[in-house]
Amino acid sequence: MLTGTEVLTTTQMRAIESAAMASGKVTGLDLMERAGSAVAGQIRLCWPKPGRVTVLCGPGNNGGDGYVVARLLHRAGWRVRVLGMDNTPGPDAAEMKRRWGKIGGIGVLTVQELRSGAKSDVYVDAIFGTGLTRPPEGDVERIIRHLGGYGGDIGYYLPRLVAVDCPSGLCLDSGVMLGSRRGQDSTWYKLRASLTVAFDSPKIGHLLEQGPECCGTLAIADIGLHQQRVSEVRIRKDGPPVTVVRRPYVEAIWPPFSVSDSRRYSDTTERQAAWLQKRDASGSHKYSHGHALVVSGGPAKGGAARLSARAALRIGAGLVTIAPHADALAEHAGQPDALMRRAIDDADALRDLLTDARINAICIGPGCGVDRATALLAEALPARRPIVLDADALTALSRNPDLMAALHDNCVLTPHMGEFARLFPDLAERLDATPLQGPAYSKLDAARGAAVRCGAVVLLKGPDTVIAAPDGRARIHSALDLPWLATAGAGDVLAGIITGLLARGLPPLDAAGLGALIHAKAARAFGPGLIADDLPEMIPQILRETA
Ligand SMILES: NC(=O)C1=CN([C@@H]2O[C@H](COP(=O)(O)OP(=O)(O)OC[C@H]3O[C@@H](n4cnc5c(N)ncnc54)[C@H](O)[C@@H]3O)[C@@H](O)[C@H]2O)[C@@H](O)CC1
Ligand SMILES: Nc1ncnc2c1ncn2[C@@H]1O[C@H](COP(=O)(O)OP(=O)(O)O)[C@@H](O)[C@H]1O
Ligand SMILES: [K+]
Repeated sequence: MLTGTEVLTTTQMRAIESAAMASGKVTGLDLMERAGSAVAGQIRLCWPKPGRVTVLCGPGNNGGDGYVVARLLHRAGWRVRVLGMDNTPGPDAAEMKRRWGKIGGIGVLTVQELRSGAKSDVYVDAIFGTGLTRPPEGDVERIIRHLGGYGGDIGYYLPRLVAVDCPSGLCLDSGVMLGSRRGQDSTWYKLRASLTVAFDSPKIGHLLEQGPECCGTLAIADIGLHQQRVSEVRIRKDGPPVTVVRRPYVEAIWPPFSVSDSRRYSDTTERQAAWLQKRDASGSHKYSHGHALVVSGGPAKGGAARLSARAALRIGAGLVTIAPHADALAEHAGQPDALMRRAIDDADALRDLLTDARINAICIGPGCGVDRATALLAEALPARRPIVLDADALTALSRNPDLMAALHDNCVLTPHMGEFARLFPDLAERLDATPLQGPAYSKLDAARGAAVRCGAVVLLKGPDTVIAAPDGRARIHSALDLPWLATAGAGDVLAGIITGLLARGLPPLDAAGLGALIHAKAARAFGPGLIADDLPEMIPQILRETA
């Protein structure tokens, strides 16, 4: 199964295209023909019987793709209507517009024009793509609202909307509709395509925030830019040199899209999942699979840490010790018997325990209590062992700059957005501002900013989970098909899975990425009705399926 692939920013995509053209191996016109042909091909795959189609063409190259789609669908027997703008586009789009002009007319791109005449079976949105820099306005805004269902119906049924590269108005660097407020019910407009065909690679905005919902089914079409991806390329055209910056690398985990050439894509996370199966049989003993320590709290607070501990055991840590306050030790006497118990009352007791060098991963936060987390983190962080900080440990961090300063690159922080805002209020505020310009500040930017600032891996939770390392590498895991994962204790299980993977020797970014994947797979396999206790019990099935 394909589970990992490179995600690009719009700047990187443009640079790759420019490098391809500068190499002389391909022209802009070739690329546009391939892009339009990929969209027309997907439309014909989805709706094999030719019908009526309206193609809406914007002022730039996205519109150029639209004119190609119009020509190719016409050739395939579709009845094509084109609405376009009265502007002079760049040379490639102008040529495609001219070629269409030999076949059919171009109506004006207004709602009135769109509403007039026969209804179409398919509408193609080729208004804006990666070139969007500001919120749509005027006629174009009205048409986008209209397509989004906020400006009156187009017909008796919802149109089948196919987006070229992205639904227009979506910022492909962030996944927000420019001009609409994040986190609000954006009735400003919400264009929902049934199919989006994008080129070469997914962009950040396809996977984050409103992107997945607005794009519908996402198909990534190969347009022959493969050779430009193997290394960094420097080109000099008329202006200053352009560097195709593909590092640091951003990878999508379990991408919710199809690709036309799967051989090109890496699948780091899936390979790691397979690695989990292959315990080294020769000389393997429990300590070779690590010893995870899950710190727990006082009386009546043990459930969260027990979820973490159970998950760490299930993911294959050789040993797991739960460490509550002595007053709560008796509460942990039940199942699972495989779990070891050891009371820790204070930092001195933790120091004692950590003299055992075989303890190679720590989880602190779930059900711990903020004061206890504060005291124990002060002891645990300088030891520089791999450590997951969740829940109360994150609150402790947000209140203690000294603890923040003691974080290191073996730490994984797993905040949800509320915890993130307490830890990094300025970054959260930036994220909360209404984006009026593209490229808009993204969740990826925020997670990266946080990782760089604190020197640790930051996993920002949500339906779109972003994981960033201090060196800039990042992973995106979109799981918009799993609303039932938003259940009490699911985060504690995730913290436990990551801790178990750290104990088994994965580096922090990989442990967080693979943890997010297995967590989501477990929730998907169980289905609705899931409670957090079910998640660890699904892990064996996921491991079997991954073999
Ligand atoms: N560059 C290339 O070689 C290729 C580009 N392709 C297509 O080209 C698209 C990018 O084309 P462009 O860079 O021309 O940009 P777009 O076609 O996305 O946008 C057109 C122009 O509209 C202007 N604009 C931005 N926001 C606006 C707003 N709110 N209101 C009014 N005007 C606005 C900008 O000046 C922009 O250049 C991609 O999304 C893809 O569809 C494909 O044909 C593949 C090859
Ligand atoms: N709508 C959603 N769809 C899919 N996953 C979600 C959604 N909302 C939250 N999640 C995931 O569920 C988990 C919830 O974690 P968290 O917010 O810490 O809850 P808790 O503290 O109750 O354990 C995280 O892994 C998060 O990524
Ligand atoms: K578009």
